[in-house]
Amino acid sequence: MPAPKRKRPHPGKQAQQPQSKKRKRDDNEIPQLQKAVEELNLENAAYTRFADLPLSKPTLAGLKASHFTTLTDIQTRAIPLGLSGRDILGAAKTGSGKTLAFLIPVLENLYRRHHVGPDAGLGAMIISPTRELAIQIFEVLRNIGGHGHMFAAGLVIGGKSLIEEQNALVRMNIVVCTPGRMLQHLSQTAAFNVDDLQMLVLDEADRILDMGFQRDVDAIVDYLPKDRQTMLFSATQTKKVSDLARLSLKDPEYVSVHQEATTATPKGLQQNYCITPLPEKLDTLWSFIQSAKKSKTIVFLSAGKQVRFVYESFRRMQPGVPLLHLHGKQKQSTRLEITRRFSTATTSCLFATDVAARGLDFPAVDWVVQVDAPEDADTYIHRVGRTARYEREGRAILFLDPSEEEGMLKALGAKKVPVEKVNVKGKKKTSIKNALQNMCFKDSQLKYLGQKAFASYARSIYVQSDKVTFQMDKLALEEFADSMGLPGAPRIKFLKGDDPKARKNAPRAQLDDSDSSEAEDEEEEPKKATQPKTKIDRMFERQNMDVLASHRSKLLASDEASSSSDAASDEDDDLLTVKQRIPAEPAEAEEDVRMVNIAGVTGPVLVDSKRAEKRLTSKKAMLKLKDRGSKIVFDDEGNARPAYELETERDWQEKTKVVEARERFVDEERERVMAHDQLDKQVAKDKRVEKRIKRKIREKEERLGKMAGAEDGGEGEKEDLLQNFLDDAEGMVSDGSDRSEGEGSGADQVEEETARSKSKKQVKFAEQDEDMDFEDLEILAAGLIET
Ligand SMILES: Nc1ncnc2c1ncn2[C@@H]1O[C@H](COP(=O)(O)OP(=O)(O)OP(=O)(O)O)[C@@H](O)[C@H]1O
Repeated sequence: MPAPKRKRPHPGKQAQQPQSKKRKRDDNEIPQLQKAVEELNLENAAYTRFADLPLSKPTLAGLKASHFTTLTDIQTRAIPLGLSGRDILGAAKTGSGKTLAFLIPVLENLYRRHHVGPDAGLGAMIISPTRELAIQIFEVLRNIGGHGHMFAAGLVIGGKSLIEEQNALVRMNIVVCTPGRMLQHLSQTAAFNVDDLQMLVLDEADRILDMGFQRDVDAIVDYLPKDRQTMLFSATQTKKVSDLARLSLKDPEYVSVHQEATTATPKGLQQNYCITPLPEKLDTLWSFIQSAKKSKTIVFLSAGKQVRFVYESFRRMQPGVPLLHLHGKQKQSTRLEITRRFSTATTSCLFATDVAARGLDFPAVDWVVQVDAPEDADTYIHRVGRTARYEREGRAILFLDPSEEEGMLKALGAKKVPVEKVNVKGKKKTSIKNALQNMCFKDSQLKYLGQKAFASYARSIYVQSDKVTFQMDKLALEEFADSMGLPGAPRIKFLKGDDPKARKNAPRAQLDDSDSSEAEDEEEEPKKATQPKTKIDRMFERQNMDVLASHRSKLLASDEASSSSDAASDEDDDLLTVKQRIPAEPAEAEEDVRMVNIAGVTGPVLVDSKRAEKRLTSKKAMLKLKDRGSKIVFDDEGNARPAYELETERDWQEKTKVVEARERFVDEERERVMAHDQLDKQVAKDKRVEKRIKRKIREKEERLGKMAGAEDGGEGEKEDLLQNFLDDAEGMVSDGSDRSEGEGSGADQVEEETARSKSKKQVKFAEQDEDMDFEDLEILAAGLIET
């Protein structure tokens, strides 16, 4: 055990009178406590009352306020060891008081070591697998630690802003957390220092150490000092040497108070199972709820979608008992509200996933119903442990499909779980199939949810490692879908290597919030992007985003058969995903040569061995066969050209005389500019002439109009004027062309030209005075530039 550390008091606190008084009191109390702890009898601990233990006054006050006076078995054994600083592997039945068995040593050891106040830093870290359990542990900590202790304790489970948590975390002495969020802080919160951590506690240790949390927990432990006290607690404790090595436990004390017990489950728990074929499960559940309207019941199902479907459909059928539902994809605030409501309820039925299986201490639960069999005996023990807690009585019933009976009973027997068979009274069983069919028919959302629930259930069976108990092919899935009110069994595909635990524990940020987005664990057979969408595809895409009804499969099959002879029929009955669809091989080929399409590149592949056959299903392997493409570059006009076509500057300089090339370039450019200049001038002149003609016509029309108004005007004069105008216009046109022709013919010509141009400019100015508009100005400007 590390020597107790004396911390310097926080400067701010020294000034406060009550604080210094308290410090004085602690200084007197602590040496006495320390001495008493050292004298504890660890071998034959027989402490029955908390008052018999060397506990500080604030802790005793907290225990008294919560009405805890006598110790439970696990507390009797574990608390003295914990107070003495020993590493502990604590195992005791569900509901036997393990929480206090680690919280009391946490409070006391930090207290005796003066590990208190913002300067002391983090002294104890308590890790829980779920947020709900972390909150519950924190509540107990507050209840017993809130009567005179000065520790800063907090919860770090996510759901709050990271910055808010960061600010609080750096001042905490005790933290209760979930693994993912703690790791995030350890890696991101610069001011968070765990160098002085004294104690690490893993509640539900076997769960935290299993593969779902493995990476996070190992990374957390890497941050922590090796010289610390570590305590592991669970009803199904791990003793795996590898797990203990991961945590660098030092000579741990294995405290298993119920090791000698004949059963692994609480004494007051009556456990039964009944054979209920999968298609009858919902009928049996409905009938059960009807007969237990006055009870408080937890119903376990295997997946969140199932929980939602059963909750939504049963709710609509008004069972006469308040229904609640809890699963991991709900918002944190919703989960908290539901746990609060179920805790305070006297009669209620909570549909839940295994998120509620461990540690949660709902008061006075009468029944635990397992509609879907648990993944293993340990999960069974934790689920049924939600009832019959701390000397209370409770009942549990497990529904088993005939195919599950043998395997499950064997697994439970091996873990000392006594479970007795009962029969469901046929007379009392009500069929709800028609009601569900009706609801699904009227409500497409419910039907869709049902399809997802079906897929989730099928997936939960598929991913089980216990293949003796869970045999997909023995389950009447088609009839099950029927019993859910669905029009046929949705067709599902599963991905290989899908680890349900890893997904279950994945940080929420990485998961799609499936409740809102309807993203789901199940993977639909990906439709090839290159395939054109059929009418049937589009029809189903509208409602059933990624669950394929069987009649759609049939339609698709016929559709594909008619459009292409190479339909991959193997995909229809195979549960494993084949990533590459391989068209049928050419009949005339002697060897097995297949056309493979990889990212748009089609090519033949020789299939001459099993390995080659297998390779065809591996995208990675097929990448090797893919055309690697050739490098192209873009020229100044943006045309793609092979890279070798474009020479580098250096190549070009070497083969070209730079000065000559520059002069040549200048000449070429000059000629080009002059040619363009000519063109521009001509365009400007044409415009100007055109403009002028128009204006002259207008003016002359006006004059003709006036003349027509006078009695002496006549057609002859109009024509004269028109003729004048036309001559004038011709003159202007020829004038312009002459000038351009004469350009550059000699110095005299240039002088003459300049003079003419000047006089013309004057004419232009004179004309402008009369009626000049914007276009005229433009033309004039062009004329000025021209000269
Ligand atoms: N010494 C005690 N005296 C009276 N009640 C106690 C005592 N210790 C614990 N309890 C009560 O027993 C119940 C179960 O305790 P706790 O939740 O710690 O059990 P647990 O062993 O951790 O169960 P699980 O394995 O399910 O997590 C709680 O309601 C708690 O208040």
